[in-house]
Amino acid sequence: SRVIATFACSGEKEVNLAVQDAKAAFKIWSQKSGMERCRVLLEAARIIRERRDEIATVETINNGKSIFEARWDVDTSWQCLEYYAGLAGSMAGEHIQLPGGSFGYTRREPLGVCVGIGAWNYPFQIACWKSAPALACGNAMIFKPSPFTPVSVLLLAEIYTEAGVPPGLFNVVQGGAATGQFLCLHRDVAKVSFTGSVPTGSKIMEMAAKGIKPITLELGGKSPLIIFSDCDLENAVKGALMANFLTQGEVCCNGTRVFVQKEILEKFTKEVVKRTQGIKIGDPLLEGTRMGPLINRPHLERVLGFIKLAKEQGAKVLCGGDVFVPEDPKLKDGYYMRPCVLTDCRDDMTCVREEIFGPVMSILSFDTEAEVLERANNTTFGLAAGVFTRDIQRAHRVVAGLQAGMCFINNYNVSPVELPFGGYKKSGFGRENGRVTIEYYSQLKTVCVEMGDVESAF
Ligand SMILES: NC(=O)C1=CN([C@@H]2O[C@H](COP(=O)(O)OP(=O)(O)OC[C@H]3O[C@@H](n4cnc5c(N)ncnc54)[C@H](O)[C@@H]3O)[C@@H](O)[C@H]2O)C=CC1
Ligand SMILES: C[N+](C)(C)CCCC(=O)O
Repeated sequence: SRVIATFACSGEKEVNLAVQDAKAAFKIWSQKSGMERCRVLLEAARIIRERRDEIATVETINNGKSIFEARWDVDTSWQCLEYYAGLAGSMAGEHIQLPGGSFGYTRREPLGVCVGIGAWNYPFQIACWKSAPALACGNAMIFKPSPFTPVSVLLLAEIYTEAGVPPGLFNVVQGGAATGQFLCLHRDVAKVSFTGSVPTGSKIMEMAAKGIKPITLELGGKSPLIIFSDCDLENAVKGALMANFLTQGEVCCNGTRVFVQKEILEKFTKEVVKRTQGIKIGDPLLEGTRMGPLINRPHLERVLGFIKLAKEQGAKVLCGGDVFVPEDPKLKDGYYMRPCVLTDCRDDMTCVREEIFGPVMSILSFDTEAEVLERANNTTFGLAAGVFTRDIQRAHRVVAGLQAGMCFINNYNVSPVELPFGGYKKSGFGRENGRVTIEYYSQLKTVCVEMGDVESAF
């Protein structure tokens, strides 16, 4: 490892300054028409697209994910800006006719200064998924990235400025929990959108409760991926890898509980192991690499600890699960591990119950649809779920029964920005992406207009 940048943590003074600037910028920005905001966001999207490779490189250095994948993140980032740019111009209220020629109308108004707090796994993408709808609705946003990945979001701030947002409209503050707390408790902050762990989410909720502030929480998961024996096996195997090994497995919506119907368990497992062993680990900046190092040493040790415990509890390691030392001597101190496939798992094992947030897939077998649905839902989380089957009735029936906010049929972990994303249960509430997110970054004003005389009770 090497130092790529140093940042000072923003204290209360810096947070106050950022809020002050954001308030001033909000005054200007919120007065603009949707079409005016649309143009600025489109320009920002265009710049991100133009600087795709550069941003992806910074993100790879920032996070450790492969450059191949970081480019996908940049794509879903500019697509998100483009999508909300499109919606900015069409945001509108309703007109409601009342008796006697009177009427009412609604206005969709911004909230004010919003705060975004991000996790370290998708630093640039998270900042875009939060700021694009916030800005499209006419809000300002102060964003605090994770202290493990402070760099790439600064490019976004630069890009928004270049695209023409008023100074201070999108501001970045650096720091950890303390900085986050100053932001959440600030009286002039109208909303907090948070991506991170359940314990921190719960703290954010408490702080927001004090100020009666609306929040969006994107928290963790332990999502089920259900593979029926009538699936297209090749696609199911590819889906299982997509569900577990993107970004070194550090993905909240990963389908880490892979339920496989007994008839195809052996065939499926063999194929999954073969492909997992073929994943190229190493320098994430190299074109051919598909898995880089984990975020830091303590996290690597935590993930390896889960594997050790899984073995003790009776799971079998079919491949990986150990430290990987690349040949390149420059990389020998990196936090690399081999992606792991566990089998002989039971529902009560720690590896099946808790979020590992690393490249560890747990394979479980099942017999019937009713049984697997019950087991799949037996978790406090509810972020995502997946089903592989060729039977369309079954696919929709199972999905309807799954307690998860984001369900995939015959694919996993694709992220079209047109679709709302977010959790059930302890995985959080509120949504990112899609049309509905407008509602999480705006408030509705109702105007009641009297066209006759006041009928008074007095
Ligand atoms: N649902 C989703 O979209 C995602 C969820 N996650 C979850 O996030 C976790 C990993 O991310 P981490 O960064 O380790 O999570 P974390 O909860 O430790 O930190 C997330 C962010 O919150 C900030 N923070 C920490 N304590 C705070 C406090 N008391 N007040 C305000 N802000 C505070 C951190 O500095 C960071 O920016 C995983 O457990 C995963 O489940 C991660 C990515 C996406
Ligand atoms: C892009 N995708 C779907 C793999 C993950 C997005 C959610 C996250 O921030 O973990």
